Amino acid sequence: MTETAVSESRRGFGSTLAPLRPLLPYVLRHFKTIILALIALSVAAGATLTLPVAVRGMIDHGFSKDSAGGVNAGFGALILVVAVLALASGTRYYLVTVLGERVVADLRTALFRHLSILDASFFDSAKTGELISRLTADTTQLKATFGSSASVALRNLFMFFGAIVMMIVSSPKLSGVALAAIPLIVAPLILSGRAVRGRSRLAQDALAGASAYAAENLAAIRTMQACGAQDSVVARFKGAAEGVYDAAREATRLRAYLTAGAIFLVFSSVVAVLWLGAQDVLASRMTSGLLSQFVLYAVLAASSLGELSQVWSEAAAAAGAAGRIGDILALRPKIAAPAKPKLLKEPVRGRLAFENVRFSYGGNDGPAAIEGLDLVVEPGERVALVGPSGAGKSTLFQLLLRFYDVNSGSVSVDGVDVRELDPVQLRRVIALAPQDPVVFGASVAQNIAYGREDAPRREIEAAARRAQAHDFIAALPNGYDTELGERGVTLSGGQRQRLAIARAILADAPVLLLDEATSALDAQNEALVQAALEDVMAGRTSLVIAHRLATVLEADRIIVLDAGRIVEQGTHAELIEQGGLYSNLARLQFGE
Ligand SMILES: Nc1ncnc2c1ncn2[C@@H]1O[C@H](COP(=O)(O)OP(=O)(O)OP(=O)(O)O)[C@@H](O)[C@H]1O
Repeated sequence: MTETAVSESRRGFGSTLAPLRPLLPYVLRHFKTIILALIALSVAAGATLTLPVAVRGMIDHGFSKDSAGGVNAGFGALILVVAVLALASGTRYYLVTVLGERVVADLRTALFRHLSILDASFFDSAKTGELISRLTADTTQLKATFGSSASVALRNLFMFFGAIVMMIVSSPKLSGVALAAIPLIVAPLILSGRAVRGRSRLAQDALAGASAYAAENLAAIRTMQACGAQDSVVARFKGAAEGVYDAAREATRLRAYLTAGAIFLVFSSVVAVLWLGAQDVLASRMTSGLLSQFVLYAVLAASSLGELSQVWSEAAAAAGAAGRIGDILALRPKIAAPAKPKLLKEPVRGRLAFENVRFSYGGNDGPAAIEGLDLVVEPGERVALVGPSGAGKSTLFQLLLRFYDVNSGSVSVDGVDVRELDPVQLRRVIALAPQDPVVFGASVAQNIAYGREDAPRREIEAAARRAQAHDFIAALPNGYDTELGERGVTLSGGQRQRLAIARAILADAPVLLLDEATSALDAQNEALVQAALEDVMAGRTSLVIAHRLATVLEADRIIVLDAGRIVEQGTHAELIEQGGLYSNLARLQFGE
């Protein structure tokens, strides 16, 4: 048992549903629907509760020969009651079920929006498949609760209390006996709720784990097949699926005990009361009609209680699912805009400065990825970053985009510390063309305009032309409207890169971060990409992780990084002259 589970168990009954509390605002937002549903609910319950009175009238007076007219009127009224009952029940069902769907749709969007603002460091350790499971399976579990279960619970709560009142009206003495049994029935139900919640959370966690494993392996299906790992992967997935089954079976077993126990206790107390009442009727202390009325109310109350126990365990299970969603919603991103963010002066010039920066992915005590780094890039300057793998080149990009905060020192744009800016504004002045650009399942035009959905087609095409991408796009089956990605056309590495460059050109930001890749390109493609890059870099401050000789030759300055520090800087000729790390790298990488 975790620490929080222990402290919760001390807090008592109410804590079983506590994880549902953060979700309450999503329900209360729909106040009007709730009121309408309550009205429909009261009408339906009221109609149901008049039925036993009618039955009593029928038994005690209805079957004498002289009241045929009364019988007809009685049955007529009954039909009316039934019609009201049907209409009110249908309305209640619709309102409450739709409310459940509404709440879950809102919650899914809220959860996704929240995920979209969380820090890069959260996603370093989170598994996508698991998050997807939270977005789908957990919210679906909640839908059952906010929809049908809430509806069933409310109806039965009304019925239960209504029936109790009518039982007391019918026979205070018999009611006293019946009511005495209620605490005996309810207490174990409530107590077991927490156990159900715990089991249900285990089941949902196991499901999320299995989803994460499946998502990871399906995303790398080619590697899986190439390595012949299908059998072992399937075996591990089977293990995860069995884990889900075991956890769900445990939760269900507990709920089955609950149901059986509740039914036995509830109906045996009805039988006991019926027996007592039968004695009264035999001794003529009560009419048989009144006993029938009482018993009908008792059965109504009993079955409501039975259904309530079922709903209680469902709600407890939902609370299990809600727990993880609440945990994610409670996460506050560390990288966020300050209360009063500064604004960059327009026009943004694009002067970048790192001052005595130390940064580690593992927090203050972790191993440094960047250490004692000072670097100023002047507006319009073109700087190439080189260095061995793991030297910290990409990390500098991450810090500029403020995906992470430095441990000490500062990173600034146009003299403003990035921590004083709204990250949204900061990222708007920086365009990033990554090494392995992502293509989304959308049209070519939408892919280029990613992040600038309002861009007119004319500008999208102009950007594609400048990125040397127009010709291959025009040759696609539907041109700019061709669907890309999973269910569409697959692009080559070089085509994807040019698409990313077009995206960067369209973004028209004063700072360009470029992670070059040459591995994906043949000579012809490389020349095209190079031409596109020349165009996009002109007039902007650009920081390029260089893999090509052409880039370092064109650069105003080359920065050589090693183990998070700047070890050399200068032009290509100067650095070759020095005969240090750069000259070695240049010989290996560029064949100098
Ligand atoms: N998300 C991360 N979490 C933890 N450590 C990381 C993360 N990203 C990078 N690192 C570590 O930080 C160091 C610098 O990595 P970085 O990606 O900046 O190197 P690089 O110079 O860009 O290398 P390459 O040329 O291979 O891309 C490496 O030791 C790497 O293992």
